[in-house]
Amino acid sequence: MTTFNSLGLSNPVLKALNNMGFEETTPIQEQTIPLGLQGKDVIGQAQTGTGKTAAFGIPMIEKINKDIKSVQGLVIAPTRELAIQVAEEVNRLGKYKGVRTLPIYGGSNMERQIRALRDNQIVVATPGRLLDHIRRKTIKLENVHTAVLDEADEMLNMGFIDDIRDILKSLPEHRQTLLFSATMPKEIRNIATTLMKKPEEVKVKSKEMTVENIDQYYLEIPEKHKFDTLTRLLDIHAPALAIVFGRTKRRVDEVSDGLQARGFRAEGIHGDLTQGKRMSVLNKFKKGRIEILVATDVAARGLDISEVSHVYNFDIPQDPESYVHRIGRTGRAGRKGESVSFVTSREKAQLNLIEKLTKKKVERMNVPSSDEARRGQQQVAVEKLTGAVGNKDLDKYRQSASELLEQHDASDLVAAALKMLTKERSEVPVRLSSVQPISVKGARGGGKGKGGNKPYRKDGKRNFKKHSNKSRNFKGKGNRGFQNKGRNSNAK
Ligand SMILES: Nc1ncnc2c1ncn2[C@@H]1O[C@H](COP(=O)(O)OP(=O)(O)OP(=O)(O)O)[C@@H](O)[C@H]1O
Ligand SMILES: [Mg+2]
Repeated sequence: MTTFNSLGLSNPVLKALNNMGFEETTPIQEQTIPLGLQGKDVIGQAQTGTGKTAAFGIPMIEKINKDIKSVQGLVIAPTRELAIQVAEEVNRLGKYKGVRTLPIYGGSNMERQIRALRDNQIVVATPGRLLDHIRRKTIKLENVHTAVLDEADEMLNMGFIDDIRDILKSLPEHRQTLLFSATMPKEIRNIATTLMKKPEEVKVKSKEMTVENIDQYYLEIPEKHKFDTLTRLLDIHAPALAIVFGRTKRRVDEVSDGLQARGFRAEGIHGDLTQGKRMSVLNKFKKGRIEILVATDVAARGLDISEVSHVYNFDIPQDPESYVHRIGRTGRAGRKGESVSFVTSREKAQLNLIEKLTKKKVERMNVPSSDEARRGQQQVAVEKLTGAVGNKDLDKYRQSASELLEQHDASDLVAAALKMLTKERSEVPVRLSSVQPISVKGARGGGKGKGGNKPYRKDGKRNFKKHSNKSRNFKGKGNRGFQNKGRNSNAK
């Protein structure tokens, strides 16, 4: 294992790393930090949650000249939330050197950004907003010596590639370009190399593309049973924090509304929400005020929330790469995680494609019964009760306890206490609008024959009633099936 000390880093950066609790390098850091410091162009590929941010952030900070008050390092990231998160991590790394990092993204005040741009040496930007600044000439890029594309394959994909070319054209020719992602399809890698100078390719050796510490399951399930099955799984797993991925914005709205109607603390996040709303939902999730984030792929990449113990693919993703990123929201920095993907019978081929990409078999899981779900709910109550047994404040209840025990059978009393502590699930019926199953890219004869790709009935509107005021209290986080207790400690 390599320590950061042995990489020849400056004292202010070492102090920052020490403060952040980083002791040893991760493999991608060990291999790419020296290349970054030497000024080489790098394509770095390593699994989700293995510290790619610091892998590019550290050499970037080391190369900043503090006395120059203009932008010298530029990171481009696909979503606003990720730009903010990366800027926070780079700010932490640059704290003692006095390097300042600014996130710039659409939906925030332009004038304020322009003022802030004057004294930040590193900018982390989404492509659209950065291009706005470039076109309005409100950002000076002539001193940029290092450019990073985080989630590089996404940035070089259809949706972003033209913007990225335009941005790179406006940077000094003589610069270092670094590309990072957990996935890097060959065709994208080829595009990438045209934008770089003799890049070093670092691919951390590992058998599988996904991290080992995520237990991956799938269940085969008809569309119409997905929602009830999801709530059962949530009852059984009692996740600390969970992300549920849906395919479309409407789907996300419907699933999050449905979960709320059943008494779960859930909210949705997708690209149609205002920036303010997106931020507030994400912040509530980070603080545990909501425990289930329902999301489109807007939350699939890069987000680092260590307490996420479970990821559910309510809809299997269209791109196998997206699967890698989605499930990678759990099991970060060595923690344990679990993922469950819902697959309709027509989507089995998609699952095969995913397994082929990740070189990892996804284990089949049985659809849980309502009985198992009930036991799951009770288990939360059992944990609450047994957790309270050691409580010092019990003395003032002892008198009542012994009186009760004189009148009732002990097991009746415990059963009654458990019943009261168990938040029984409201049975509000929830029906979702139908969706089209994923069509497998490149599958031979796709759509051929009977109903190959026929869309399900499309009936539009959201359709469920809210009439229960029973709500579920998630305080007693069971965290069963998730052994890592030290969720707040940094893994090595
Ligand atoms: N050397 C280290 N020691 C301990 N923790 C680390 C180390 N490097 C990074 N971390 C922490 O690990 C977590 C994951 O890091 P990061 O977000 O950079 O992962 P990533 O590789 O970019 O993942 P993704 O592919 O999902 O974007 C962060 O909380 C980060 O602070
Ligand atoms: Mg990342």
